[in-house]
This record gives sequence, C-alpha cells and structure tokens, in this order.
Amino acid sequence: MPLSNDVILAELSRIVLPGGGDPVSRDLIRALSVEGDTVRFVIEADSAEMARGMEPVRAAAQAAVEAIPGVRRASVVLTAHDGGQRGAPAAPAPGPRIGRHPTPDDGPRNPSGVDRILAVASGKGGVGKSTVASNLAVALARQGRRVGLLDADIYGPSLPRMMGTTRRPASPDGKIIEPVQAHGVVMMSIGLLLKEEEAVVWRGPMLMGALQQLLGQVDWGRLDVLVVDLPPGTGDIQLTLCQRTRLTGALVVSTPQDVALLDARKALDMFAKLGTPVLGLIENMSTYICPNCGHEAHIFGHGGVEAEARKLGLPFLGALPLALEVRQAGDAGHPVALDDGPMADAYARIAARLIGGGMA
Ligand SMILES: Nc1ncnc2c1ncn2[C@@H]1O[C@H](COP(=O)(O)OP(=O)(O)OP(=O)(O)O)[C@@H](O)[C@H]1O
Repeated sequence: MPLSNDVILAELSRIVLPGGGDPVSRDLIRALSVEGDTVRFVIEADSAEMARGMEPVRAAAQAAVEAIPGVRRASVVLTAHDGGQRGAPAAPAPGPRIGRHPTPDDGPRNPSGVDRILAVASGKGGVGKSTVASNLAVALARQGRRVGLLDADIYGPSLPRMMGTTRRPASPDGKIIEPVQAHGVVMMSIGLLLKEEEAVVWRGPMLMGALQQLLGQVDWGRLDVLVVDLPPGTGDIQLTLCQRTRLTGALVVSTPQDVALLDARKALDMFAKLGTPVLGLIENMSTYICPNCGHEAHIFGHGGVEAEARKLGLPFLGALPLALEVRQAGDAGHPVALDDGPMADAYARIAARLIGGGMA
C-alpha cells in the first residue's frame, strides 16, 4: 500500500492512551506529513501535565510508524496544547480549548435554538466587513431581535475590539462555551480565547474544526439571527459555514472601486456554486463628506456596487459613507449604530429591511 496519512493514522489509532482512547480518536495528532520515507508529526497533549506522562506513547507511536513498510524514519514530537513543554509545570488554563480537526460531516444544521444565520462576506480584506457585521448586529438588536455575533475571521478576529469586550468566555465543563454579551448582542470570537498578540497557525482542517466548535460548542441560547463575520475571500471557512449550516443567506460588502468589486464577484460566484442565497450587496466607504467644509468626495468611487447589484439582479441594501466617526467608534468598541445620527439610521434601514423580509 502506498504511504499515506491514512495508513499512518490507521497505525496510530491502535495505540492505547493512558486515560483510554487512542491518539487519533482523541484528536492529538497534528502536522502529519510524509516526505519520501520520512514521516513527521506532533502529538499534542491537552495539557503539560498530560504531556509529562506521555513519553511512552510518543515512543510507541514512533516505533509503530517506523514498523510500517516503506517508512525509514519517524520524527515524533510531543507538545502540550497550553504551550507547556515536557517537564514544565502545568499551566492552570481552565476554559474551552478551541482548535481541533473537523468532525465528520453529518449534514447541514444550525446550532440548536438559532433560527437564522446571516453571513457577512467580502471578496477583499479591509473593505469594512467586520464593521458592517458588528453594526448590523447592534442595529438588529436595537429593533428587538435576539442577535448573536460570531467572529469567523479566525486568522484576524477584530470583533472583540469593535464590540469593546475582551472578557474570556467561561466554560465550566471545558466543553460548552458561554458566549459574552456586548451592546445587547451575544458574541463569540476566537480572539476572546487567545492572547492579543497570539497568532493562529493552522492549516485548513484545523480552521474548519475550530469553526465547527464555535458554532456547536457555544451555548448561543435562543436567537432570531446569528450574524457571522467571515474572513475575506473564498476559503475553507466560507466552505465549511455554507456546507455545515443552513445559511439564511449572505450579505456581500464591497467598496465601490473596481479591484474590490472584482473580488466581490468572486465571493458572489462562490456563493452561487455553493447554493447559498445572496441577500444583498452593501457599498461601504461610499462617499466622504468633509466634516469641516461639507465637500463631498468619492474616494473609492461611488455607485459601483449598486450598479453591480442591478446587473446581477441582486438587492442593493445600502451605501454607507466613509466617516471618521465609524473608524473611531470601531476602535473604541462602541459601534456607531448604537447612537443616533445618519450612520446609525443607515444601519437601522438595512436591519429593518432584513427583518421585514423575514431574513433576520
Ligand atoms: N464606513 C467607514 N468609514 C470609516 N472607516 C471605516 C468604515 N468602514 C470600515 N472602516 C474602518 O476601516 C478599517 C477596516 O474595517 P474592517 O476591519 O471592518 O474591515 P474588514 O473588511 O472586516 O477587514 P478584514 O479583511 O481585516 O477582516 C477599520 O479601521 C474600520 O474602522
């Protein structure tokens, strides 16, 4: 049989762990790679304490893999999820553990109690997707909806800052995660589980597993709508969300300039391929009105998204101006939709339209 990850994993699944189970079913194998006749992988224990007792498992795993025909050498490293090394003191890191391989696909379903899921997407980064997601969530909550907000931008979570919360979610049993509350919205972000400067260094399957956890292990309670802030682009997270949940639909955010629209078209194409309805397009950073002289400038152009929506026969949900207060409010953790004024009104209109259409 040719050497493959499946062959290695089958062999590793025969190894019995001290507390029962095996390293594959308990999802401890990371970064498995086969290069010629050399196999490399990491065994990641749940804690430094667990890692300390696992040297025999590491040695057994190495011996088992080196016994597979075609393998000359197996390099097996033991590490701990909480960053502890063998011999290091166990860090008391209570709380949920996010980051694992995905579970098998058992068909699309929403977290229990969640009636609708709206994905906020963009083709290109930096166009204001998280700003729109957070403000829309707040605007929907202000209109009486029970709203959840999930930051699925796992590599670059910005919702904790924009929603003004850094409180670590509790998980009394280490499995069910209690989301945090901010501005009338129930919220969860991987950013709340990591240190601010900590980077996520995961391949696609781990990302998909993490998203599954954020959807399935979080106690969302009863929600009329869960707003999901997607990462930019058309990658694993988008695919997982579309395939694993019953999405009500996607809102695509773009700035008016051509390069952003070009990428937005790719996002639209992805949703079409995945059979996810696009509920509308939003133009962000549309016009700029100088707060000093009132002059209106179209820094990124103007009207491109509306024209695109018309061309594609999709609803155009609104044009949101480029405004200093939006950036300042986002940085201050107090979304502009919480206040009164033209920006909050613009978000309120989009929210009302979604509620009126039964989409939120
Ligand atoms: N209408 C607006 N007016 C002024 N600033 C804005 C506006 N929309 C977004 N911004 C600012 O632009 C920056 C990028 O916005 P945001 O993080 O929402 O974009 P994104 O598309 O989610 O980015 P990423 O690709 O990193 O996820 C932020 O500093 C935000 O405050």
